[in-house]
Amino acid sequence: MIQASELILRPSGAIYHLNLHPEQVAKTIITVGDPERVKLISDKFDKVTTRVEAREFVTHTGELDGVPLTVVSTGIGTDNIDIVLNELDALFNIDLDKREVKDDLAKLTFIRLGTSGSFQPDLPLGSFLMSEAALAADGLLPFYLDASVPDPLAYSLHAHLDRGEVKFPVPILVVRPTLPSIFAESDLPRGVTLTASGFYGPQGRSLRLRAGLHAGLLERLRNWQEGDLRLTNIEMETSGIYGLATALGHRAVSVSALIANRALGTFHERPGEVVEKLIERGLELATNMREG
Ligand SMILES: O=P(O)(O)O[C@H]1O[C@H](CO)[C@@H](O)[C@H]1O
Ligand SMILES: O=c1cc[nH]c(=O)[nH]1
Repeated sequence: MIQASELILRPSGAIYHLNLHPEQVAKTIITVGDPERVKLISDKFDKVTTRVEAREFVTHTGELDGVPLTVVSTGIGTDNIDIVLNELDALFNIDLDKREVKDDLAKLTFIRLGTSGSFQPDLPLGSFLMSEAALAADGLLPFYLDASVPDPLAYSLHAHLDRGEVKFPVPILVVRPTLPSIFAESDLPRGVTLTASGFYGPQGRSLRLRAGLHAGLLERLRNWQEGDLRLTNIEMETSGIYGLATALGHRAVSVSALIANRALGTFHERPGEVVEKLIERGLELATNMREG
């Protein structure tokens, strides 16, 4: 039995942070950072059956083209991803009355539709990027025994950084998900996404404080290539989603709208328009998935 301090339920029986009951969530879950983006997405549903708000976690569940969908805001960062993925998985895979893991585990699909900074000069503002893998520079996954499987991309990057002579601020950990097949087969540009633990220093931005992820290190990271993969973009949730979804047996995909170009020092003039296009593309793919 999982104790009350570990699996926390509200007096209503809802899961602690998300304030949700099992029947309020669909198996295909779109995650977004910004709570305001939830309504932008659910406004396109044919019907919405659940609307719940708790802290930065806004959840709408409904249906589009006959496909049950949930959209939930995670707020910023993988610390919130830890909460969202564990609690959503618990709603499906733990019997909340008995406080026991179920025998038959549900397989969920997580689709992140977020914004990101392009890492490469040739990936233009306004384009989309699907993360084939994520470089976890955020610190969440080492706290899980089963979410840190060694990946050849990590060895390759380590070698590129002169086998540790060029210091990366955290141990190099790369995670890959099982992508939903329609995304895997799509023509979305793809690459390796650096997931950072902050927006400024951890992404190499210096306003008044000097960033440890300095220009020289960013340039070195930018030049790394393994097969047809390279570091393409920086954001703040993908490695957490990929690492935890994979360890829990779920599928996941992260698609980003590139609204900054960090190599060129530019920012999109109308980021809202790009996000709107990303939502349209994301929903088109989400409603045509072959997996349940
Ligand atoms: O647009 P969202 O989904 O919030 O994603 C990106 O934007 C936020 C930073 O501005 C971080 O959450 C980052 O991952
Ligand atoms: O540069 C960027 C843009 C969006 N989100 C990020 O985390 N970084």
